[in-house]
Amino acid sequence: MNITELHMREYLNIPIGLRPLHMWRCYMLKNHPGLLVIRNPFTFTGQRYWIARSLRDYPLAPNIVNLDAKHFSSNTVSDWWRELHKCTEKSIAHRLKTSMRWTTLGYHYNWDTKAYDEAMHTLFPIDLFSLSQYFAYVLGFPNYIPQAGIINYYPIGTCLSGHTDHSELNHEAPLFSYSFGQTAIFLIGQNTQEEQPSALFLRSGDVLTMSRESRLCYHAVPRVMKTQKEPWNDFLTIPQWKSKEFFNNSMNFELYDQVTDTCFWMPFNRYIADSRININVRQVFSSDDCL
Ligand SMILES: O=C(O)CCC(=O)C(=O)O
Ligand SMILES: [Fe+2]
Repeated sequence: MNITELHMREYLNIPIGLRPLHMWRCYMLKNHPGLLVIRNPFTFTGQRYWIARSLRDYPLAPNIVNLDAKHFSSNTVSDWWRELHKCTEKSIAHRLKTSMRWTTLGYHYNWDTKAYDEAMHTLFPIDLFSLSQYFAYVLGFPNYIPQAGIINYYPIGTCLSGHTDHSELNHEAPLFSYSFGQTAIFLIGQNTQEEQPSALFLRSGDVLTMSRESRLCYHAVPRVMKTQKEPWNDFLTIPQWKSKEFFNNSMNFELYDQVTDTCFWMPFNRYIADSRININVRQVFSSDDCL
């Protein structure tokens, strides 16, 4: 461990499940200043942890999901993952699995008004808060406050059309995007729809940051496709960093241990074998308004 890491450990709640900083590969795109990609800084246990959190825990009420009471039982709306695994009828299970498309956390984005509703606020998960603050710190945004999250669920073959994320009142703060599972083709353009976008693959574990000039650029996910590698099952080749010895009270240690158990992991493995999960984190308000 170098002095910088040692220094940071004293101030930050460092998330477990990440490879050491000196192993990270971080890229900037020539034509897209402010767009940063860190290629999979997660260990296999780290990947499994965030996949399990996104499926089992984050969709739990009072967080908001796209499943509505008109088409689904109240049990499904409040605990989708449990209901999916209670389901024995194949076609119903398939419908349940593929119907889940998003969960919102913290300040909830209202898809009808396209605004954040200050009255609609639930606790932002402390582990995701800590993870995002760590990435922000490392990338030079020490005052970043994660306030809103969208978990996007993409069964293979689904897509997300071109858009900008401009509803946050704070456009200075970066947006963090964590990808897990199957591979996405990600298109990133400029501030208007006129310019030709660039395409990149987002694979499991990749962290994308839209900051500064790229914060308000158009982007889309035209395709989610089968990955050739499954880093969440790659326990032989990815070196594990024994970071658990460092105290981090923001993560669920029980889950972190459970995900390495084959039996426990099986339902998560089945889901992620043909789906992608994207965790999107934003700061909505200016840091001064929050203090
Ligand atoms: O799935 C992705 O990589 C992008 C998601 C996204 O753009 C959004 O949630 O606004
Ligand atoms: Fe977006």
